[in-house]
Amino acid sequence: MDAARLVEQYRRGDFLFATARRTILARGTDDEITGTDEDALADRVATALADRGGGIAAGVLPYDAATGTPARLVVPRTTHTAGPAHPDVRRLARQRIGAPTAVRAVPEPPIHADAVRTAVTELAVRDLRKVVLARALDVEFADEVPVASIVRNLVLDHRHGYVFGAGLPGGRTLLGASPELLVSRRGNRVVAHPYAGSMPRSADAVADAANAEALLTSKKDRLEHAILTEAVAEALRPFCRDLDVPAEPALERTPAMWHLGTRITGELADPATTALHLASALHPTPAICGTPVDSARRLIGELEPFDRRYYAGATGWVDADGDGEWTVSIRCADAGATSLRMYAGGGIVADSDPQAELDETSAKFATLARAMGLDTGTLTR
Ligand SMILES: C=C(O[C@@H]1C=C(C(=O)O)C=C[C@H]1O)C(=O)O
Repeated sequence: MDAARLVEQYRRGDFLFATARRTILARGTDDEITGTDEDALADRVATALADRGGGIAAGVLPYDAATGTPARLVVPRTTHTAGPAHPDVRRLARQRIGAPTAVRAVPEPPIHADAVRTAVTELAVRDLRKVVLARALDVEFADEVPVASIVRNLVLDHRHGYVFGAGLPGGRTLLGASPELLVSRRGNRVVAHPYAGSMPRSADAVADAANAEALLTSKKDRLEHAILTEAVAEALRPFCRDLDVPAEPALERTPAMWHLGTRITGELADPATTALHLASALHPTPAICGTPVDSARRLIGELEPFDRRYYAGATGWVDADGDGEWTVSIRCADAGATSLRMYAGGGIVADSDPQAELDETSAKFATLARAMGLDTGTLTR
């Protein structure tokens, strides 16, 4: 089956993972492995796949398992893999999404700006280098959330990056288009591609180029990025020999955002370390949490008026050889029967500006909003 057919066949409850390298559609449940101890879970998954002598396990890690939100991996009944969705997928029609009946910001935008202001103060008080604060938009529909249609539009919009639809406990779905590779493992080759530092894209080419240039030369964004790269390299080092960490970040683009990214590569030291072991060792990176992790997590818990659940977790798959790919679960929404919650966050460092941070989250919402045919402009400011 070609990639476009897989995307077309995706429906709520399946696992779809569409990247520049491959498209995976997994359906049904032969085995479900859940738990709040992610390292133990990685061992259980490796054992389950070894016992079967093949196959994959696919699913999600939460932002913080300690809050009781479990990691959930499924050994599917059927798995189909094809090449990249683009350009095949261009033959599929874009789906029309009915207008929502209500959209509500959580918290209200000025409250988020206040939280950023507080975070900047608390960074100094608590000796934190960086913390990532998020906000949410609750979207309600008259009928069932058209999960498969939104996912299809996300695939159409994203030739690069990681588009996913993954089943969550309770029949919910995590869907999104993340630009960021938490980690991949293929044989003994390990890759992580952390992103931090953001500017919105612009429809005006001159303004767009100016934003990119401003990002590349922004001291604040460079610092945010350096904190992240350092932490990811440090977390990978015990598992790798020959870790290559480029000294300078590169400019990366999505349809909605400019980012700074650093592609870190290494050679795996122990073949028993699976992609899922690596993901659980790396998570949560300062791309979505902060440094140091424990106090960043505490501050996030104090300032955000919701539980992140699967936002800012990881989504991906691992196979019986230990190979796999895990993306950071951002630019995503957690969908129930007739409503969904979308999330967007940004890294705060000592000289972050509350209004700029608010604008950054608004720009990040555009990824999902576009796929939903939604104009969030007036709601997000
Ligand atoms: C936290 C999010 O994005 C992350 C934060 C970034 C930043 O602060 O510059 C950039 C990319 C992502 O790693 C999000 O989109 O919700």
